[in-house]
Amino acid sequence: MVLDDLGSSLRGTLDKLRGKSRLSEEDIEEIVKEIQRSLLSADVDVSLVMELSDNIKERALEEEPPAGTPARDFVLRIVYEELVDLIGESTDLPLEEQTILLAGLQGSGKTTSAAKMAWWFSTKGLRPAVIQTDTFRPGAYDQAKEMCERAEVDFYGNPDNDDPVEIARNGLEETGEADVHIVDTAGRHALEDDLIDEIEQIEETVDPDKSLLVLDAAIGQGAKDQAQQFDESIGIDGVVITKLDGTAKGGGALTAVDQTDSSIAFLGTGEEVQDVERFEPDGFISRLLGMGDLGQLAERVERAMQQTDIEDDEEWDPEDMLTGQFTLNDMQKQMEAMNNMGPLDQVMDMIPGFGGGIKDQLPDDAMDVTQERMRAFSVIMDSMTETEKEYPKAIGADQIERIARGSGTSEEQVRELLQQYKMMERTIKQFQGMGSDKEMQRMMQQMQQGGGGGGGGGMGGMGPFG
Ligand SMILES: Nc1nc2c(ncn2[C@@H]2O[C@H](COP(=O)(O)OP(=O)(O)OP(=O)(O)O)[C@@H](O)[C@H]2O)c(=O)[nH]1
Repeated sequence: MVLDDLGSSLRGTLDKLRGKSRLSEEDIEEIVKEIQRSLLSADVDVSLVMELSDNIKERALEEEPPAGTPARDFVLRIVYEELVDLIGESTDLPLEEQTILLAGLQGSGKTTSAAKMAWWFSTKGLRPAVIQTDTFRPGAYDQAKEMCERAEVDFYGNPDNDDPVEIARNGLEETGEADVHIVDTAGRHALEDDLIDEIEQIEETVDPDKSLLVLDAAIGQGAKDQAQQFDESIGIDGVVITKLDGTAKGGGALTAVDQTDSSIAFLGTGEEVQDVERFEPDGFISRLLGMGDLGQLAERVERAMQQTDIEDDEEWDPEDMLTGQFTLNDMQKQMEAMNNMGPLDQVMDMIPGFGGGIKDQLPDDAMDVTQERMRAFSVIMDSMTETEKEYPKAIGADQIERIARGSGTSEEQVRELLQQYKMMERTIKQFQGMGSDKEMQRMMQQMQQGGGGGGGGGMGGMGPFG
């Protein structure tokens, strides 16, 4: 993930400050060096890195920490605010009628992002349409059409026409009923003149409200030139960073945002249409620093609930799980829901306190919710009595033998299920305790009081801790 290294190395450095009430100049030097090292190795432009680290240093040295604030919290707040300031606000995209033009080099993820964004707008109650003008890459038409079908959004393209400008014009007319028009364009290996000519003509024809540059998170220093040229020809309002699920460093994309004086609009985190997030700087930086992102988490949970249909299950209330007893029935529902939420690694990063700390301490398979395991578990559970499912702790050796026989599985598999239950129960307990995590609460309060500093005033999306 973008700047992942910054998150973990910074957390390590900050942890060394635990228990300290004052920062020495050496402490600050060390933190600033760590930040510089991480950002530079993530391909962030040198001048940007210097600017950021100078600001952090200056503030940490000059500002007086509020009375009683531990040094770690104080410096964390400064780093948080400066990072939010560097990355800036999210690209303004009101939920209303609009035309969005996507630009970018070949393979950056434009077609995929067009369908993902359309899906995202559809979840907000709008009617989006994707217009595919890529006549350059064979297969672009089919790919876009198929993805739009999966996203259940309107689509226009014409494989028999090789004039992208005409396709764009016809597309706008043909999809007149849609509110949000997303125009996908062709890419090239490099910024050739014909690509620039073509996109300028399309831009003139569709007159977009927003032009977004799609960048692969793996792009390094080349991002700067690319961003500049696209900006000069069509004007870039925002950036979509794709493939953040990979090992990409992402720093180049941040440099492009700075170069075009724009902002980040969306993040792509996988190959499926649902693998998209609207960029929210507060949550993004919080996640980066291991402080969780409750806004994104809530959205994913809501989506997963809809897919799992647990809202319709009158017998099961997820709230119970967070407040009271955690049963095997809860575990089964929980596994289904989690499976729908997306990769657990990403989900855990959004939970305050899980990101850097607890998650790393969990055994690798603590939350392994693959379909296969789920199927095996539900077969085993079918052979249990209701009482056993409600009080799994009372299941002894005799019952294990009976359940294994009844379900046609082995005793070892039944034990594995009970083991999994125990691990999940422990995790849920930690989650239950989170609302009263004193340190977390205090830190959040301080961040909110802190305000100022160009950070957009604290943790907007972290409601429960306010
Ligand atoms: N893992 C991952 N893969 C992605 C993501 N976004 C796009 N891809 C993949 O990247 C490849 C290129 O994506 P496209 O959407 O075809 O790129 P494009 O910019 O439209 O390419 P051209 O039409 O050739 O200009 C495809 O294999 C996508 O599945 C992402 O967020 N994560």
